[in-house]
Amino acid sequence: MGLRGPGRGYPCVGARGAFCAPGLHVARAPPHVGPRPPSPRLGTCGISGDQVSFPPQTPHPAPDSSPQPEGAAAAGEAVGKRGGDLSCWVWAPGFFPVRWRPMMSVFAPVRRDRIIAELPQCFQREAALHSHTSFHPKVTSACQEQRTGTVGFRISKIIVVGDLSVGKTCLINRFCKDTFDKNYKATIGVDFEMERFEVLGIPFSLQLWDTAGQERFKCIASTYYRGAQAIVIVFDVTDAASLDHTRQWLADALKENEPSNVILFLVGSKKDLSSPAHYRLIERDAIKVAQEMQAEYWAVSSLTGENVKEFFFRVASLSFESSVLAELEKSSARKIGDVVRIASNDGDLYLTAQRRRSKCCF
Ligand SMILES: Nc1nc2c(ncn2[C@@H]2O[C@H](COP(=O)(O)OP(=O)(O)OP(=O)(O)O)[C@@H](O)[C@H]2O)c(=O)[nH]1
Repeated sequence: MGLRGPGRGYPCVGARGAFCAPGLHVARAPPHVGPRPPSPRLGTCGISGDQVSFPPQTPHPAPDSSPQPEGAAAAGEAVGKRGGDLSCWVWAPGFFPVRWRPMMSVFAPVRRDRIIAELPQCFQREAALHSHTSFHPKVTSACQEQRTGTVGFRISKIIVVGDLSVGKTCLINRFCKDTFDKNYKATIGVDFEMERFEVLGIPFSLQLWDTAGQERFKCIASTYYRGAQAIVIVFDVTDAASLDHTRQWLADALKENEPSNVILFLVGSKKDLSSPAHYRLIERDAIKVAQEMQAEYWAVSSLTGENVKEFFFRVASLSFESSVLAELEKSSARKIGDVVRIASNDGDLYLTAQRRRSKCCF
C-alpha cells in the first residue's frame, strides 16, 4: 500500500510542497476502487506563498457509514495512533481520504498559554543555536511595526525523527494535548499536529510532523521530510545506541532539505528514567553530538512534562525569528532595484544554519 504525499506523483490536499491543510490529517492512501465520490469544496488561502486548504464545508460521511475504498478504515487506524478524536473522513481531490479535525481552526484565538513575548532561553549554553537573551532587534522592531510580511500569519514545518520507541509521539502529545500514553503503539508513516502561537504579537503556527522510527516505515515517512524549517532528532537518554543513530537520522533528513535553511534540535527523551549519574554521562556525549551537528540540545521527559513546553516554545521562537529574518532579507534584497544581493551590513539578517552555527552576534 502506498502513501500519497508530496513529490511522489500524488496530490497533497490543496498544498504545494509538504504543507497540508491545517486540521487535515493525512492518511495512508488505499488504492481507489469503485466510483469516485463527490469532491469536497475546498477553500484556499495563501500562507507565505503556499496554498493551503480549509476543511470542506460539507465533509463526506465517515467511512463506516458510506462507500469507501477498500482499506480506508485500516488506513485510518494505521495513521491514528491518536484515535478517539472527533475527526472524520473526507474525500480530497485526487481520490484519497484525509482525516478532518473540525475542532481545529487557524482563526480561533490563540490559547493564552501559547503567547510568547520574550525569547525563551536555551537548555545548555554549550549546545545552543544561539545564546542571545532576546529576539533579534530587527525582528522585534519589524513585529512592532507589523512588517513581518504581507500575510497575516506564518507557519513552519517541523519534522520529528529518531529511532523507534524513543518517545517522539509522546513528546508531541505531551505538548499538544497534555497527555501521556505508557503503551507503545508504533507510528506508521507519519502523523501530524498543528500548534498555534502568538509570537511578539504575530500569529504563528507550527506544523509538527511525527514520523515513524521503524525501519520498514522509514521510506513512507521520509517522503514528508521535505520543506522543513526545523528538524528535531530525538534519542532516548537510557539508550546510547539511539544517540549514535541520530547522525544517520540527520543525514536522511538533510537529503530532503537544504542544510542552510533548517535549524536543528537534538532532544534526549525519557529523562525521568535516567539516574542523575547516568544522565550526566549521556548528556556529555549528547552535547558533543549536538555540537558536531550544530544543533541545539535539550533533555525532556514526556512522562513528567519536564522541559517539554520550554522546548517547544524555543522551537517556535527560533523558527519564527528565522522566518522573519529571512522575510526581511528578501524584502531588503528586493529594494535594490530587483537585483538580488545582500548589502554587506545586512549580512546578518538571514541567519543561515552556518551563521547560526557560528553563533554570530547581533
Ligand atoms: N518513562 C517514560 N516513558 C516514555 C517517555 N516517552 C515515551 N515513553 C514510552 O516509550 C514508548 C515509546 O514512545 P513513543 O512516543 O510511542 O515512541 P516513538 O518514538 O513515537 O515510536 P515510533 O512511533 O515507533 O517511531 C511508549 O511506551 C512510551 O510510553 C518518557 O518521557 N518517559
